[in-house]
Amino acid sequence: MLLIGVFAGLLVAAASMPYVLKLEAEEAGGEVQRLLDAIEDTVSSACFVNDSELARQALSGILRGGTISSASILANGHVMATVGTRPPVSKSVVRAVRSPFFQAETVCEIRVETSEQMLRARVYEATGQTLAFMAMQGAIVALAAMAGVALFVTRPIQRISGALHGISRGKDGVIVVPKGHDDDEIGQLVADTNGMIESLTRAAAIERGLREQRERDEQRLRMIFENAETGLFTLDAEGRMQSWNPACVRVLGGPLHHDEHPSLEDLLPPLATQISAMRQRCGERERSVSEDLEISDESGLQRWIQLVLTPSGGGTLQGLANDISDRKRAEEAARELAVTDSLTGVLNRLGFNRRLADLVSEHARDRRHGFSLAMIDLDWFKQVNDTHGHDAGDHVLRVVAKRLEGLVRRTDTVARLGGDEFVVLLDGVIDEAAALTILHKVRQAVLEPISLETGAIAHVGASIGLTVVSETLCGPEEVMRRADAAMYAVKKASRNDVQLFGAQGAPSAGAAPSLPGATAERASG
Ligand SMILES: Nc1nc2c(ncn2[C@@H]2O[C@H](COP(=O)(O)OP(=O)(O)OP(=O)(O)O)[C@@H](O)[C@H]2O)c(=O)[nH]1
Repeated sequence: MLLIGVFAGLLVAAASMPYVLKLEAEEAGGEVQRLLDAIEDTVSSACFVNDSELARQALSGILRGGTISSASILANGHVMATVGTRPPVSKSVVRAVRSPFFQAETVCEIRVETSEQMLRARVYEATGQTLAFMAMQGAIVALAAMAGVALFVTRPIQRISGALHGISRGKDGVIVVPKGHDDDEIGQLVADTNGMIESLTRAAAIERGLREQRERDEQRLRMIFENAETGLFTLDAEGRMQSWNPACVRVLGGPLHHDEHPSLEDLLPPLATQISAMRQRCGERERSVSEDLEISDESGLQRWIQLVLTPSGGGTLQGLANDISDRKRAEEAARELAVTDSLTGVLNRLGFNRRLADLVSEHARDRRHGFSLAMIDLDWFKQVNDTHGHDAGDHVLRVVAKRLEGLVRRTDTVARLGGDEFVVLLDGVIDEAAALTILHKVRQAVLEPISLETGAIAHVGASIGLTVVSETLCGPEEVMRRADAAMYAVKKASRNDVQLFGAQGAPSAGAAPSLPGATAERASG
């Protein structure tokens, strides 16, 4: 600050130098005129009386001040007197001197030379003094300013700074306004700083609260993530596992190590194609894809996994994996139940209808693939119920179902349509004679005595209507109608017999003539 003050003073002094020079030149000019005024009368007398000695003495007087370097008096074209030495660079001043008696008459003229060097020396001297004065003045102003700043600015600011340092983190703090600064900029600064501290403290408290809340949320999410029954995982853009929870290892059948990042396809090689297709679809559609995938574990046990993939930006995916084996088994059981006759365990009407529809479709596609359908209605069954009770009747139905299943191949179908009505589908059997042979075996098997739990023996027969579907295209209803018609023909004629649909009047092969009501009639549509 002090240096700046001195420098500023010097600068001002240097800037004022041309002005000082001009002043000094004017001052020197004025002095020369005054000196000439002082000797003019003496020189006038000396010239009038032509006294060169007097003239020289008068000139000598004006040299003493040092302003004039040389002077001479010219009278009538001659140098009357001369003093001093003419400097190399000078400025001349000429004064015409009048006669002491006749003012209009010029008796001589005084010519003086002033030295430029002398003038400059005087300017430098004056400037030097000015510079010193200004520098001193600048220094004094700077010192005063420094003292003022120290007293009125620096000290209050230091106090504010000390107070600011004294405010510790997480603690409210207020700075006291320094004495006498209530209404000035320092006071305003303190008020603003206090306002800022207050808002910062408030913001810090809010931020702390949010951070604590976020930590609690993260802990909760981590707990859910770690303990979830569902496998949760993330995949990078190349399909590699980035993170996963313990359930993921259980569901996918691990092991998974955190320093390895296998792909889902690596973890489930048999499903690699399906998983890659899922990832591709997920990426293309930018929405979740879900699939139930069947795999067998190391022990050969079939398992079902529900896999859900969801895009999570930049080609990465989030995934869920659930072991849905129990659900799938339950669904399968429910499906089985829906098509199974609960009493006998063979297919019920729904299951039979589906199987018949399948065979009819297959036949429609390929006529060589025909089948035979036998409609079987038990004879004298009501009597069993009436004589031995309903439970005994149930037992007879179960035994008959077992006997039917025992007589046909695994590819054939036995179903109970309801009451004492059964059907047998012989897949691929399109030869009428072969079908009749099988069904007579069936009839014989049903006819075998059935031991009841009570020790009693029950007897039932089977009225069987048969239709063979081979070359002619036939819908399910028509197939049923034909078998039904053939069966009713047996019921009407004799019972306990087999009737082939469409073979009117022909005797039934292998009919049982010993049984009451047995016929060999064939039904007609
Ligand atoms: N035990 C038992 N009886 C049933 C069941 N469903 C139907 N029935 C009975 O089975 C009998 C069937 O009647 P029908 O077909 O007329 O008896 P059926 O003596 O064989 O007469 P035909 O067929 O003319 O020889 C009825 O008495 C029904 O009540 C069942 O699930 N269990």
